[in-house]
Amino acid sequence: MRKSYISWDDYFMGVAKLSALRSKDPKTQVGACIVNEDLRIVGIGYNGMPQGAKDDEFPWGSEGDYLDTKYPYVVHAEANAILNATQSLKGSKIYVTLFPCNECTKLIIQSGIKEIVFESDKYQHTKEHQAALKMLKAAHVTTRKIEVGELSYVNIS
Ligand SMILES: Nc1nc(=O)n([C@H]2C[C@H](O)[C@@H](COP(=O)(O)O)O2)cc1CO
Ligand SMILES: [Zn+2]
Repeated sequence: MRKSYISWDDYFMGVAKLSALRSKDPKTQVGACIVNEDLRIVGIGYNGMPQGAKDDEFPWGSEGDYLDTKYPYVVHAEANAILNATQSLKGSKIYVTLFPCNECTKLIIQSGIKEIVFESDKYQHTKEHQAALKMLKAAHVTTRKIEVGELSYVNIS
């Protein structure tokens, strides 16, 4: 038997990372992969503009007037993964390349997801992160940090 096969964690985070490569955000690409209690993938997403938002009409920048930045428009990876779900998410886990913000945390809790597996928490110093942690604790949603590293088998340019 082959011994070097990848673990479930590496597999699902790998799928999340592969999805992140679809993002057009020049600064932060995020991917998410939701897995049910039978270890089946039931939702995938990455951060992108809402349907119908043409690239030349919506900005990807993060500076200047709020309405001229991506922030009011972009759909977060976790939200897209939840909205793309093929079944109830009760008792599922979400693998996400970046720790969820407070808004996605609400969606995660309300959809019945019980565990968040993440790789980066580069925004852990923010108030949004604090709010997310407070809600997750109240809802008994657990969090776990893993490190998967680069997707060496994908040609990333
Ligand atoms: N968990 C997350 N999922 C996401 O999909 N995002 C998206 C929203 C933006 O497109 C980008 C963050 O942009 P910036 O703040 O690094 O310029 O990542 C952000 C976070 C952070 O909480
Ligand atoms: Zn979010």
